[in-house]
Amino acid sequence: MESPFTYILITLFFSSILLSIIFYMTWQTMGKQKYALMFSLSFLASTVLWANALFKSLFLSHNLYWMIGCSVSMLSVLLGTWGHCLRTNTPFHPAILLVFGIIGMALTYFFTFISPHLGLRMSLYLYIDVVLLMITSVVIIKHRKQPRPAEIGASIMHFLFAGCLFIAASIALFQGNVFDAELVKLYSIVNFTALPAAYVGMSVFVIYMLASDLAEEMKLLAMTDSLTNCLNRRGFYIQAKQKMIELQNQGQHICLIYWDIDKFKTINDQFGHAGGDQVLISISELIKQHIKKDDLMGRMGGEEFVILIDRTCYEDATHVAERLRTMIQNTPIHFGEQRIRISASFGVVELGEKDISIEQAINLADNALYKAKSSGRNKVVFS
Ligand SMILES: Nc1nc2c(ncn2[C@@H]2O[C@H](COP(=O)(O)OP(=O)(O)OP(=O)(O)O)[C@@H](O)[C@H]2O)c(=O)[nH]1
Repeated sequence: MESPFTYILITLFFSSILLSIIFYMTWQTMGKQKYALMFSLSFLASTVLWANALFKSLFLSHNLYWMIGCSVSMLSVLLGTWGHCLRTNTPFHPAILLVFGIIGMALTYFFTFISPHLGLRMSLYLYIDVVLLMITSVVIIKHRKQPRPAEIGASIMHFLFAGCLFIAASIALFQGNVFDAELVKLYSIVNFTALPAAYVGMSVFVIYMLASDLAEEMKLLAMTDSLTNCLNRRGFYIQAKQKMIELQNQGQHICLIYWDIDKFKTINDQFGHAGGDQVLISISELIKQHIKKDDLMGRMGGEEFVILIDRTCYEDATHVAERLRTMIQNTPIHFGEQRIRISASFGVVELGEKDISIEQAINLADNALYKAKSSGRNKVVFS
């Protein structure tokens, strides 16, 4: 009858293989994101770690088995940390991670071969793993102002995993240089009960986190206009509704600018559809640079756009629209060797009252735009 620890190791071995395959497939299918490959390699290193522990009786030297175990343990954590830094664009240079690995290996080598010390050799590399897991936990939670539930879970699980390793390392260290059967038993209990649970929990949360990244990306795609990268009609309505509720509850002024490129049909006729597309791309890019980051801009269809500007009364919004109108008029669009001169008309509406809906506001702004068009175009009209 094998020890129960052997069965736990076998389970961990197969779980790690599966996780490595899952992350490899994620890397293949989710645009070859480097971090997914790092996670796959990290779990591959874990697989070697568990296999090493399973087959330790085959090693001629216990020290060799120990050095391999420590190396792959640190490699696995290093790759995981690196993956999380890549996912969150944290500017953490891989060389710094490498230094952690080299220090861990050097210390373990020193206390295994040069000046043998049981407690230090068993614990120091684990403390380095703890530091790396703590860094990962912070990197995940600090990534966004408002972390998603999957990120909160993954961060907590990394923290718990680090906590379990810290306890295991400290028990090992308390032995000093003399083998202590009682402490080693305690060390094994932590290693084979709390640690595997935290390890599996952490892995599942990382998968959940990548799935929620994908869901978020899909949501964003469904709300984005593929030509201009502005919000599309649906996206604009969703975000504008949220913003209006927020700002109206704070008693803030909000204005809506509805604008439309003049005689766009003629541009298409003169420069072809590709020329028309270039105008739409360049002009929306230009406008985005001339409004605040918090302002919402959406393409309502064709050559019609809408901008929701907050904390602004109608006078300011009319000034903004006038500024944009002049800028459009004075900025020719580059289309190959050609320069396309355009103008646009604007309708502005202030949404002061609480009970006005975004649909009603757009209708009012559209009416103002219609007046701007019918009175000669290249104008700003306030509703
Ligand atoms: N290139 C291009 N053209 C588009 C796109 N969507 C709509 N259009 C064209 O935009 C033109 C809009 O024409 P109209 O609605 O008559 O408006 P207009 O010519 O700008 O005239 P006014 O608005 O009255 O100044 C149509 O010819 C559409 O085919 C697009 O994504 N790309």
